[in-house]
Amino acid sequence: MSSTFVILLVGALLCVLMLLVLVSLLRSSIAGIREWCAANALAAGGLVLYAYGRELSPFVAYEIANGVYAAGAVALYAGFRRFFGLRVSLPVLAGSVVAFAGVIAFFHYRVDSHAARTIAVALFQGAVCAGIVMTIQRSRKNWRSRYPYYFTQGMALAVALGHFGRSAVYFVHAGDLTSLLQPAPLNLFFLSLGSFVMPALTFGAVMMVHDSMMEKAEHAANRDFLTGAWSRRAFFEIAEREMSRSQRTGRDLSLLLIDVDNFKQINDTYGHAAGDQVLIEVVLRAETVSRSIDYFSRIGGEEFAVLLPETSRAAALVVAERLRAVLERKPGLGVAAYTVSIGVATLHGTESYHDVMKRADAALYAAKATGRNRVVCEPD
Ligand SMILES: Nc1nc2c(ncn2[C@@H]2O[C@H](COP(=O)(O)OP(=O)(O)OP(=O)(O)O)[C@@H](O)[C@H]2O)c(=O)[nH]1
Repeated sequence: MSSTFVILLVGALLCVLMLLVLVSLLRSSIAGIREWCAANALAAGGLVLYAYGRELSPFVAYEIANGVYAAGAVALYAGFRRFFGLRVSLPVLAGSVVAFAGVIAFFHYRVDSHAARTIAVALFQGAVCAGIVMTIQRSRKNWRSRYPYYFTQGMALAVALGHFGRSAVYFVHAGDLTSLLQPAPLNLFFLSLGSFVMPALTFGAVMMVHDSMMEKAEHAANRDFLTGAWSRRAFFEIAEREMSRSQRTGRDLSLLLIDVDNFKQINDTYGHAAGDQVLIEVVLRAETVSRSIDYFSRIGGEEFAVLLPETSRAAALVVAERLRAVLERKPGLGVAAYTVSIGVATLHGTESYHDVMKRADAALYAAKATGRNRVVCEPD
């Protein structure tokens, strides 16, 4: 059994293995996985056809094998685009595969040139890998952690350079080189590169999917389902951490409790869905005047808490007044008007957050009792 045959079959088996891994991730419904499954199935088929090339008819060995493997590469690229929410044009991608197969057929039937076919394959595969590198780079702002993205991008870049280098070598030494299926050292290197690129890039894709699933799980655990603000559970964890930091560093920490006024009436007048919309809007509007280090949380039905690190009592009062003003929605045609009341408290010494919470709650109660749509600070 020749080493080239073994390399191609091992490559095909790795593609099948990666396909099985991807199938297990299908139910995560993350975009791109279906395309990556198709890519690995096609690549496995293409590699098997390459491996048995000598026993097959020239048409199957050249046009079909290269066409199938090229379709796999294109499906891999489409998977990366879908994963990052980019548009995929099927006619363009399918057209590129057909055009590529046409080029192979030209350099097979019209001008029979092994070197030209090799250059065409290397340029096509190199371009697909370069496309993957650029797709990942373009979506940089959507990266969560860096490793899976650098890994995949690095792999794709190395393979793209390998393919472009290979086409350059064939271009310069067209007459001296033998078929890729001959066991010459350079051929074996390029053959391994070509055979293992699909499983390697799929491995990177699986890491990216894993990263995305972790992000989704963290979001579901830490964020309020309706408004996207910090959840009550996450808020108390953050509060505990920020309180010990403040007690350690001696820096101020303030807390605001915000309650939408007469919310029951909003629900009763406009309906529950409109009430939900008000809650969503409160968070969106509050974000426009909050700092990135503030923690805005929905701790109950229509009750919100904001933790303000490094903020004194006086500064917290200013923030609270700014929030109250931005959260006041005047009556409009068919839209729910609303206002909020805010209680302010600041951490003293080594007290627990229950104590600060109690004081902020008392201040909020006072704001409600004295007419609503106002800010009340805990007594000095
Ligand atoms: N639409 C909607 N309503 C909610 C949600 N959670 C709680 N509520 C409603 O919020 C209302 C809170 O009413 P109350 O506690 O009486 O308070 P309020 O009407 O805002 O009165 P004050 O706080 O005294 O100004 C109740 O009618 C709850 O059913 C929610 O997620 N969505």
